[in-house]
Amino acid sequence: MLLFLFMQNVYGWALFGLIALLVVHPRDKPHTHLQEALRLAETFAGQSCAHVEVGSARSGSQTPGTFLGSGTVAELAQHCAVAEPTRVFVNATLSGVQQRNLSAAWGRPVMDRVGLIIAIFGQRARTREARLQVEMAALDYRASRLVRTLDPVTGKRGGFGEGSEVVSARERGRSGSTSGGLGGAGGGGESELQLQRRHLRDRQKTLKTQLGEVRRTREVQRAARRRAGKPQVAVVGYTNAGKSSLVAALSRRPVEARDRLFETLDPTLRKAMLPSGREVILSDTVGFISDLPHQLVTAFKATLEEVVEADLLVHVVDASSPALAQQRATVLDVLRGLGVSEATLASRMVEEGAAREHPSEWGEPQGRSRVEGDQPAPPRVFTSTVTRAGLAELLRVIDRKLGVY
Ligand SMILES: Nc1nc2c(ncn2[C@@H]2O[C@H](COP(=O)(O)OP(=O)(O)OP(=O)(O)O)[C@@H](O)[C@H]2O)c(=O)[nH]1
Ligand SMILES: [Mg+2]
Repeated sequence: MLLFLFMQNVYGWALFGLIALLVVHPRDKPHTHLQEALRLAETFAGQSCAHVEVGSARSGSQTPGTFLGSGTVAELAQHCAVAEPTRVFVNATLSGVQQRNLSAAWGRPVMDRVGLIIAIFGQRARTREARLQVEMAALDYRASRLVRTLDPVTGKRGGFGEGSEVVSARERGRSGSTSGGLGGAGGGGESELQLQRRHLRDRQKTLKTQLGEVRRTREVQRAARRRAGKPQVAVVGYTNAGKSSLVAALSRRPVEARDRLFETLDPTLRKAMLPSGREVILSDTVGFISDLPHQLVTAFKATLEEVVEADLLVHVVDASSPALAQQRATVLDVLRGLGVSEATLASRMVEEGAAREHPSEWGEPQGRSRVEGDQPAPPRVFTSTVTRAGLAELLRVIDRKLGVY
């Protein structure tokens, strides 16, 4: 039996026709990952989602074509037939072929983790900059899996719909050699494919130009702020850690903060006054998440440059989160991936616990060992945006840090 437990809710929700997304969670991931998968799913679906935990994806039963073992795939097909979710979200990174095969087996679109995160970003994007960046990431994702499809029922060539737009490298090689390109034997689908690819490439090119302009504009604005002698402090952290709440509390101006993942996509700049009388620019920005799709990191270059170019980083950590250590390490890894040096992480960062009034849960510094050499760990301040505890101290620490270099 490869399928385990937790079919709770599935039938109940189905009765009311409320299931949008069934979450399939490989059991080898720690429990906190399941909670995060559910939050991602609910963020996307806008309602609570049923979930199923399945046998370890690393177990011997796993097959490369479907990611999950054949018994699990068959059982989930039965569950899908009863519960009728609109879509299935597999909390893992699937190859295009796996996504297509699972989608055919379950008779509905299948999303993987990367696809779901990009889709959530798509729902959230409001400004032109965010929309351009999300579209770029989505195109990148699609381009990597855009191929001829066969309708699983009729066997005819289908379109390029979600979760089914894939062909294996083997199929690609075969069709390439038999069709000999456009119009050759069996080449009709290939020419359609090539057309799709060209459309994608053209759109990517246009987007790249437009995003280049966005980046240049941001660069010019940053330079102007720098000339005005205003240090830039970037507030970074895991998604939903409390970044926007902190920026709002420090600047005493409202910033949209909600208990939702990826609420903020665009950098929001706010002024704050330090105890020394110096004014700083705080930038609130997109949150990070483990397995942050590289397509998003690349596409959000313009936005993330606000972080890389900042004079000081304030790392907001949700001190009440059970996954605190993993979230903290993820943020540091993403920052490293963006090109932030170890020296910067050690000397130009302040860690801030959005304490949710449970400061004791933060525990000992987790990241010290990851910092190379004898770099000191960043100063750490506990705050609460609810009681405003620690905010004055945080401003003092920022002041001190900015005065040091
Ligand atoms: N109790 C308490 N709740 C907080 C604190 N800081 C933030 N929150 C809550 O945490 C939730 C997320 O806050 P946000 O400020 O939107 O978090 P964020 O990091 O900007 O989230 P994204 O933009 O989605 O990445 C909200 O419901 C806040 O009210 C705090 O210090 N104490
Ligand atoms: Mg936010």
